[in-house]
Formats: sequence, C-alpha cells, structure tokens
Amino acid sequence: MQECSLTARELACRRGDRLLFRGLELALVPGDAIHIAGPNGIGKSSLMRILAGLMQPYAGSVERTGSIGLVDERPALDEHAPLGKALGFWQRIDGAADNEFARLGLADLLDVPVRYLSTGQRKRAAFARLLGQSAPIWLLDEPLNGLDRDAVALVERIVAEHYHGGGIAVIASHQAIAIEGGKTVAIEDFAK
Ligand SMILES: Nc1ncnc2c1ncn2[C@@H]1O[C@H](COP(=O)(O)OP(=O)(O)OP(=O)(O)O)[C@@H](O)[C@H]1O
Repeated sequence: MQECSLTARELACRRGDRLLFRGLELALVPGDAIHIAGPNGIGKSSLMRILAGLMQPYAGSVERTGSIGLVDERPALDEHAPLGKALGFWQRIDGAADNEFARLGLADLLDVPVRYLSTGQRKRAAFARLLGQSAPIWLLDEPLNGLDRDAVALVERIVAEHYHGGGIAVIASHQAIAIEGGKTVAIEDFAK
C-alpha cells in the first residue's frame, strides 16, 4: 500500500448562493475510516468532490498524500461495451491488479453490455474497478445504493480489508455502514 494521508482544514462549501457547510476538519491516516453522514442535499457529494480535487472549496484547504479511488453514482465504464471489455480498459491503465470478479459476483456478467446491468451490478462493477486501481485513499459516495443485504455485507468487508491493510476510506452515505471505530462526521454540525 502506498503512503497515504488526507487532511482537510477549515473547509467551507458554497453551491449557488448557499453556504452548505463551513469549518469542517478531517485528519485521516493509514487505517482510518470515516462515515460522512447527513440527509439528502446537505452537501455529502460536494464534500467528496472537494476531497477528490474535483471541486474547489469556498474556503479552506485539502492536503493529500497518495492516489485516490472515487466511487460515485456514475461508474466510469463504457455503457456500450461488455463489462469485461469495459473493465479491461481500466486494467490496462491501472496495471495487473486483481479485480476480484468472482468475489463480486461479476464472473457471469463479463459478456453483458454495461448498459444492461442492474443498479447493484453496476455498483459491484465500480468496486471491481476500484480494487484494480490499488489507490490507498478510497472516496465512496453512497457505495451501498442499490445493493442487496449480502452485497452490503460484502462491501463492508472489502472496505474493512482496505483500511486494515493501511488504506484510508471516506464513506458518504445517508445509510448506516459498519466501520470499525464508528467514526462519523455529521455535515449538519458544520451547516451554516
Ligand atoms: N451546481 C450546483 N449549483 C447550485 N447548487 C448545487 C449544485 N450542485 C448541487 N447543488 C446543491 O447543493 C446541495 C448539496 O448537494 P450534494 O449533492 O452535495 O448533497 P448530498 O448531501 O450529496 O445529497 P444526496 O444525499 O441527495 O446525494 C443541494 O441542495 C444541491 O441542490
């Protein structure tokens, strides 16, 4: 696992003319997992985009060491390609890491075009890409959406293996997710 850390200082986020949150702080080191909680529209996805470097904070700063793997509602997979080919595109870029198709229940779906996959199957495909990336910092935006009970338990195990292995996991979700230590940041506490 690469060296990793993720620090956010005095973060504020503005969307349109609304200040969603301010003064938000995070300090994550290898082995840490945190649940970013809050109701719809509070700013969870906005925070994840700021942490990923995809959006500028209104105030404050983010410091990262180590590469990022982001899972959100849009898996970056070619909708028209069969799943195996769509994931193969990333395998060539990411290197020969293990995508764990069988464990994710994807082995029989590799010939199915991505656009035909169900919501839960797409989410599992996004995890296959994430595992292949070998990024130490995982930013997971609503990773449990569309997953059945067994798949939720599987994702919780995969995430736990990641932080036990020295990675960092930031999980934004309105749903409960089992993480060791149960560390939670409620965005409401920083809402303006
Ligand atoms: N480009 C934009 N311009 C203005 N407002 C925006 C923009 N994008 C999002 N918002 C608003 O910012 C707020 C926070 O959105 P965000 O997607 O971060 O919330 P969330 O907590 O992830 O919600 P959910 O649980 O529904 O996914 C919402 O009120 C949303 O309407």
